[in-house]
Amino acid sequence: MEKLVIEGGIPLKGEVVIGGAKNAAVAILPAVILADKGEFVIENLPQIEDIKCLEEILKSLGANVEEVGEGALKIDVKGVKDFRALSEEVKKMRASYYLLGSLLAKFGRAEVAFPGGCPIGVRPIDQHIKGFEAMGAKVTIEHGVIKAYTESGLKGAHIFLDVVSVGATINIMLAATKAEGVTIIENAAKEPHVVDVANFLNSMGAKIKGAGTDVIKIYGVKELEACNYSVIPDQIEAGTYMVAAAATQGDVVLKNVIPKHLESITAKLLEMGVIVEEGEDTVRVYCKKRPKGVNIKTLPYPGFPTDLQQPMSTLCTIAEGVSIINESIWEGRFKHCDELKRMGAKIKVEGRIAVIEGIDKLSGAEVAATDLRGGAALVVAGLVADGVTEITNIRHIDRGYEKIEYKLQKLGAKIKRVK
Ligand SMILES: CC(=O)N[C@H]1[C@@H](OP(=O)(O)OP(=O)(O)OC[C@H]2O[C@@H](n3ccc(=O)[nH]c3=O)[C@H](O)[C@@H]2O)O[C@H](CO)[C@@H](O)[C@@H]1O
Ligand SMILES: C=C(OP(=O)(O)O)C(=O)O
Repeated sequence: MEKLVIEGGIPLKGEVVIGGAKNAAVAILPAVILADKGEFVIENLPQIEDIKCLEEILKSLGANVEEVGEGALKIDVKGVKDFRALSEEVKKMRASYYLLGSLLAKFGRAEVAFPGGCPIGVRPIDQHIKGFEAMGAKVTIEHGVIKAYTESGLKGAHIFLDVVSVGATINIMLAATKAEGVTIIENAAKEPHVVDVANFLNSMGAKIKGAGTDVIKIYGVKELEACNYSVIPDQIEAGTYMVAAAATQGDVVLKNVIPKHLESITAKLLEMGVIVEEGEDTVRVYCKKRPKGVNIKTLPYPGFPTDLQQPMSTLCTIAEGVSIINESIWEGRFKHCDELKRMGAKIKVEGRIAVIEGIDKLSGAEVAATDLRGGAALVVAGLVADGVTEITNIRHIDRGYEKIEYKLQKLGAKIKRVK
């Protein structure tokens, strides 16, 4: 089993290039199945385990997938004949649920094993199912497999989501691209990755309007074709490096970012006394003194993203004063706090609230990543702690951060991966 070993206490300095957005890419790869002709070239894919998993899944369904450069894939889906995705890879990741929308739209039926993903709370898919059913599909769950079936094809429908769900919004969008008539999603998620997936589908010939607002209209089309596309930069990877720069009182320039997508993070860091300078596609973060504690409530976009709550909580552990974090999306997203406490952090968690009393210094310890962003929170903790931190269970981190140790080494950190 691999682990990350970090000698802390070094301010991060230099430039880091941010990769493609995990949560856009993991929807775009299942979406390729929808193409009726042509060959895709998709660039700026993050080099992470979730993408490797999806490559394997696409191949097992019959697609031809070829690496054509760093983070670039050429994909031909004319060999995809199977509507069943039941492999182990499907169960390893969350976003495999997007195969439901794609396969259902393509074949009128889909059988997909229950997805995995981060253990951050109950992760229902009732809103996805509600959407498919409204479009005329019959959905059952049997022996850990979600089965969706339609006899006479999907029909456009008016769907009001009960909760703002990224997954349900994208999955319904995928299913609706080729449905007969118009589908309207109300109370849709507005995250940058939702917009990116809509842009990708439109590049294939879909007619999707309103992505980025809370009403999305999808006008069904008969045919879709492959396209060339470049995935947007990862808002959450960028936010993690911003937090790491602030925590280590460093000076880091992030390249290949969309500053607009980072606004809620930038605002919180500014509130803490960190300096953030936006360029056109860069952000510089530096900090010369101890940041101040803040209150954070996670919310759907454009609110503060839940996926950055955990790295941000590490910054709060060493900030001046008390911080209160309200995690409104996932009820189980404070598991990493027990690990931070092993490093001396003063955190009290009650339900969805964490009260963090800032201390001068964390101290290095042996800790285990509980989930993807919880793992990133521990990496940030290791970078600032006194002494050595060893992080195990790093498969979680590898699901969503590309070359994390190389990127941090380039910024001056003493971090290595050991067996
Ligand atoms: C692969 C991917 O993109 N993962 C992201 C996606 O997860 P995911 O798509 O699973 O998250 P959702 O946006 O669907 O979930 C948001 C909230 O809605 C609830 N809910 C969701 C679906 C449903 O059918 N019923 C229901 O009640 C969930 O319990 C949660 O409280 O968005 C989350 C919220 O930004 C992020 O933390 C994840 O990183
Ligand atoms: C929770 C996350 O991922 P997933 O939904 O893929 O588990 C995340 O990216 O923070």
